[in-house]
Formats: sequence, structure tokens, C-alpha cells
Amino acid sequence: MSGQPAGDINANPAAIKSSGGKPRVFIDGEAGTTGLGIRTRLDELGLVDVLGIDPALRKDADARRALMAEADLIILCLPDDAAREAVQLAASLGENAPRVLDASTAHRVADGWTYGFPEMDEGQAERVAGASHVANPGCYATGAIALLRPLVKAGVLPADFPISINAASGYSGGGKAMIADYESGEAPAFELYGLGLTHKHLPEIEAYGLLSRQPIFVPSVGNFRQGMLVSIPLFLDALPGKPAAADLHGIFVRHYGDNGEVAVVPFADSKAAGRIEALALNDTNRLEINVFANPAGDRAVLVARLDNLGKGASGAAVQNLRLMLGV
Ligand SMILES: NC(=O)C1=CN([C@@H]2O[C@H](COP(=O)(O)OP(=O)(O)OC[C@H]3O[C@@H](n4cnc5c(N)ncnc54)[C@H](OP(=O)(O)O)[C@@H]3O)[C@@H](O)[C@H]2O)C=CC1
Ligand SMILES: CC(=O)N[C@@H](CCC(=O)OP(=O)(O)O)C(=O)O
Repeated sequence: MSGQPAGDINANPAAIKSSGGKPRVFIDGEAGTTGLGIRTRLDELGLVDVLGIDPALRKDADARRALMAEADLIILCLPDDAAREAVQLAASLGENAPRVLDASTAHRVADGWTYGFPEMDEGQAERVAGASHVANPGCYATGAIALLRPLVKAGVLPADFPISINAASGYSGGGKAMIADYESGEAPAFELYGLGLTHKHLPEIEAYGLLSRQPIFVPSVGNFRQGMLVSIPLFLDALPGKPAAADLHGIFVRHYGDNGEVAVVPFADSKAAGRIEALALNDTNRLEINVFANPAGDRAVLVARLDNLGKGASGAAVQNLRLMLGV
């Protein structure tokens, strides 16, 4: 598939170590924001045995490697460098190495890794299910790719079209440090950031959004814990064939159908509302696509709404885990 790194690192993703029992999972970085969110969801579901680590040993390589050796799947909820080291640690187990689901940014466009956005295209859920190494998408990237990929694939949005992406996130997107800043009252109510225009999600947006020209991405963070909007304004009269906003909506409906957690809001409903708030999907794993347009029909704003901690992080990780382990 275009935009999908080829191949898989491990030839035997199907083997389960825990004969007879539930699959075993080790969450490396369980004490962090994403790790805790995954742990809570897995405890509620009861589909796997989660291997806990003594909190005092959570950064001890030997203790982590011992748990990796027992696990069928490890989930990395670590900063990028620590995630790269954890992959090496797991690989050092040779044939006993567990499968890996990485929530960090480290491997999202790396060779041998499968991108963990099951709804993004036909066959992607099956690719995730069969992969040994899956990279969980970035929260903003999930929204942007959900909007861009169907339009580029359908041929209405040229790959090199100039695209701007605006987004707003709850402060939990910044992990423990940003949560502490906001909850101690030390952070601003709202700010734009990433204004050096090199945000870490751009490579995955470009690759899986099927773009050949890097978009301008302007993220922002506000004084609310979780929730996210990702929006893309488009001059429809500048696109080849001058499609109507309803045409774009139809492409989304055909692309996603009843597929997984992505839903396309009826065009008339978005039009009637004329506004959208960021928190409505909190504590769900859903993503909604909205198409807004002006009365003349020559300008549109596409908006993806999701919970940055749900479909943008922990919820997506659990969805990928369930595909990988068949539970
Ligand atoms: N927050 C979000 O919405 C999202 C985050 N992510 C990604 O998930 C990963 C984790 O982010 P997040 O949960 O927000 O971060 P947090 O800062 O909340 O948690 C990171 C955790 O990793 C631990 N840690 C750091 N270094 C090591 C190490 N060398 N070995 C073992 N544990 C270590 C930290 O320990 P300590 O307790 O000592 O700080 C902390 O518990 C990041 O790569 C992030 O990019 C992905 C999607 C969304
Ligand atoms: C508000 C905030 O700071 N957000 C984070 C992205 C959170 C996220 O989902 O990114 P990863 O999955 O790549 O960690 C940021 O912009 O760096």
C-alpha cells in the first residue's frame, strides 16, 4: 500500500506463550498518562493478563526484560528514546521476543512497522492483526489522516495541494508534565504552539495522508483535560473538478461505511449546527468526521473530533491490541 512501510520485522506474530490461559501483556511505562489509560481499559475488559512491575523497578532494564520474556505483547508508553531502547531489549530475547505495540512517535514511519489505524483503509485491520510490530498513531495525526486520505485516494485532493491543518487539544496530550502545569494553574488558558512548523506528527500525516507536500500544521492546547478537534479549511473552487462539499461528504461515507470507530456525521446535521465543541467524544474510542460549508458551496471546513486519550492514544492502543491478539 502506498504510504505504508513494507514488511514486518518478526515472522511469527501468531504464537501465544501462555498456553491455555489469557494472552499476557506488559505495559512498559504503565505509570504514565497513556499507560494508565491502557491499564484501566484492559482491567475493565478482562481479556488479557496484565503483568505488573514493581514501581521501584519500572526503569530497570533487567526487570523489564524479564517481564517481556513472559509477555505475548508489550505496549510501550514511553518517551521516544526509551521506546527505541525497549524495542532493542525485546529483540534481545530472540525467538522468545514478544510482539510490540508502540504508543510513542519513534516508529510510526519506520520500515517494518505497521501503522495502527485500522479504519484508515481497506485491509489495514488485517495488517494490524498479523503484524509483530505496530505503531500506535499520534492523536492529531489520527484526525488529519482520517480527513485527508480518503480525498487523496478518491482523486479529488491532489497529493501536492497546499494544506493547512488547525487543531486544538486538551492538556493531557502533553503527558504528566503538561497536566501538572495546567492543574497547578501555571499554564495559559489557551495557546498556539508548534510554530516552528516541524511538529512531530507531520511525517506520519504526510505518509499516511498520502501527501507529497508537507502541510502547515498549527496545533493548540487549551485549559481542558481531554478532547480534540482537527480541522482543515479547503477552497473547493481551487480543487480540480471543483467538487461540492456534499461530494466530499459522500467520499467519506463510502470510504468509512460502518467501519470500526470512525463515523461520518450527516451533512445536514453539521450544516444545521454550524459549530462543534471538542469534548463530546471524551471517554469513547470514536472519531467523528464533519463537513461544514458556506451557502455558495465553494468553501469547506473538514473537522475530525476525537478524545486525544481515546481514539488518539489509549483507546486506539486497546483496539490494536485486540486485533493483534484476537481477543
Ligand atoms: N498523552 C497523550 O495523549 C499521548 C501520548 N502518546 C505517547 O505515549 C508516550 C508516553 O506519553 P505520556 O503517557 O503522555 O507520557 P507521561 O509523561 O505521562 O508518561 C511517560 C512514562 O514513561 C516513564 N518513563 C520515562 N522514561 C522511562 C524509561 N527509560 N524506562 C521506563 N519508563 C520510563 C515515565 O516515568 P516517570 O513516572 O518517572 O515520569 C512515565 O511514567 C509518549 O511517547 C507519547 O508521545 C501517544 C499518544 C497520545
Ligand atoms: C497537547 C500536546 O502537547 N500534544 C502532544 C501530542 C500528543 C500526542 O498524541 O502525540 P504522540 O502520540 O505523538 O505523543 C504534542 O503536540 O506533542
